Amino acid sequence: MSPNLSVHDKAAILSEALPYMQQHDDSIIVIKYGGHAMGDEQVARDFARDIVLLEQAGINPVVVHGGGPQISEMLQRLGIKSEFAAGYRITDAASVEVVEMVLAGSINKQLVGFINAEGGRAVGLSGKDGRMVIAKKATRTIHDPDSAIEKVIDLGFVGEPDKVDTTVLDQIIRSDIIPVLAPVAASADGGTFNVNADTFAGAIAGALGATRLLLLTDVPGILDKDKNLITEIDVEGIRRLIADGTITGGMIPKVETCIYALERGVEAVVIMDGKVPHAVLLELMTNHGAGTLIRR
Ligand SMILES: Nc1ncnc2c1ncn2[C@@H]1O[C@H](COP(=O)(O)OP(=O)(O)O)[C@@H](O)[C@H]1O
Ligand SMILES: CC(=O)N[C@@H](CCC(=O)OP(=O)(O)O)C(=O)O
Repeated sequence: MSPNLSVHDKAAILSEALPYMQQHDDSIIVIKYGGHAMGDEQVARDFARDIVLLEQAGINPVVVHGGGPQISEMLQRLGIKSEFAAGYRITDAASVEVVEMVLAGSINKQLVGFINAEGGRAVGLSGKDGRMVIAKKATRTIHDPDSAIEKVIDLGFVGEPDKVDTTVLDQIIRSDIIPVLAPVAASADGGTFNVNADTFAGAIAGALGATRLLLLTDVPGILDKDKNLITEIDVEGIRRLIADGTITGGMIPKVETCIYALERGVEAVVIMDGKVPHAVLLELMTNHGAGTLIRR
C-alpha cells in the first residue's frame, strides 16, 4: 500500500469497502486468470493475495487458470508444432500430454503455492478430479474467405464440457477452502481433453450458480475497431462484433463463454486486464468498474 497514505486514509479506504463486502457476501465468484496475465510474478502474487482477501471477507472465490503461452513455450522446447484455429489449440496426442503436464502440474501448483503463501488454503484440481468435468470432442467451423464457405475443423483432443458435477467443489467451498482449477477434463472413457480455460470457467460458473464471472486477460477488455475500450455490451452487440471481424482469436472463446454463462444465470461477466495490480479488488471492492461489463 502507498506509504504516503495516512492511517486515517487507510481506515477510510477499508470502511468504503463495507458495502461491496455486503453485496458479495457468501456469493460465489468465478475468476479466470489467463496465461498472459500470469507473466509477472509480483502481479500473480498480488492476485493470490486478493483471492485470499475475498475468502476472508466471506466471498467464495473459485479460481480457474489458463496457461496458453506457457503450453506453447513447453511445446516449442519439446519441438512439437502447435497451431490455433478460431482461438482453440489444435491438440494432437503428443500435445495433450504436455497440456495436462503444464496446466494441472506446474501452473496449478504455482498458483496454489502463491495463495497458500498469503495464508489462504487452496486446493488444486483439474476437471478430472471427482468427475468434475466430463467433456466431449469439440468441433468448430471457420469461415474460409477464399472459397466463402464454412469449413469444419478437427481440433483433435479439444473438448467442451458436457457434464459438470459440482459435488467436490460444493464441499470445498463450504469448508472455506479455495479451489484452483486447471482446465483439463476427462472424456467419458477416462481419457484427457484440453479445454479452453475461458470455456471451462463459464461451465463451472454456470453449474455453481455463480453471481459473477471475471475473465482476467492481457487487454483492458473488448476493444472496438479503433482499439477503444467498450465499457458495456450485451449479447447482441457481441454477435455483431464477431460477425464484422472486430472480435478475433483468443477473444472468441472469451465472448462465447460470456454468452454461455449469462444464459445459465450468471448475473454479469467482466472481461478485464489482469496485469493491472489488484485488478480483482478494483472490480469487486470499489466503484472503479474496470474492463467490459456484459450483462444479460
Ligand atoms: N476485439 C478485441 N478486443 C480485445 N482483444 C481482442 C479482440 N479481438 C481479438 N483480441 C485478442 O484476444 C486476446 C486475448 O485472448 P487470449 O490471448 O486467449 O488471452 P488469455 O490468455 O488471457 O485467455 C488479446 O490479447 C487480443 O490479442
Ligand atoms: C483448447 C485450448 O485452446 N486450450 C488452451 C488451454 C489453456 C488456456 O485456455 O489458457 P489461456 O487462458 O491462457 O489462453 C490451450 O491449449 O492453450
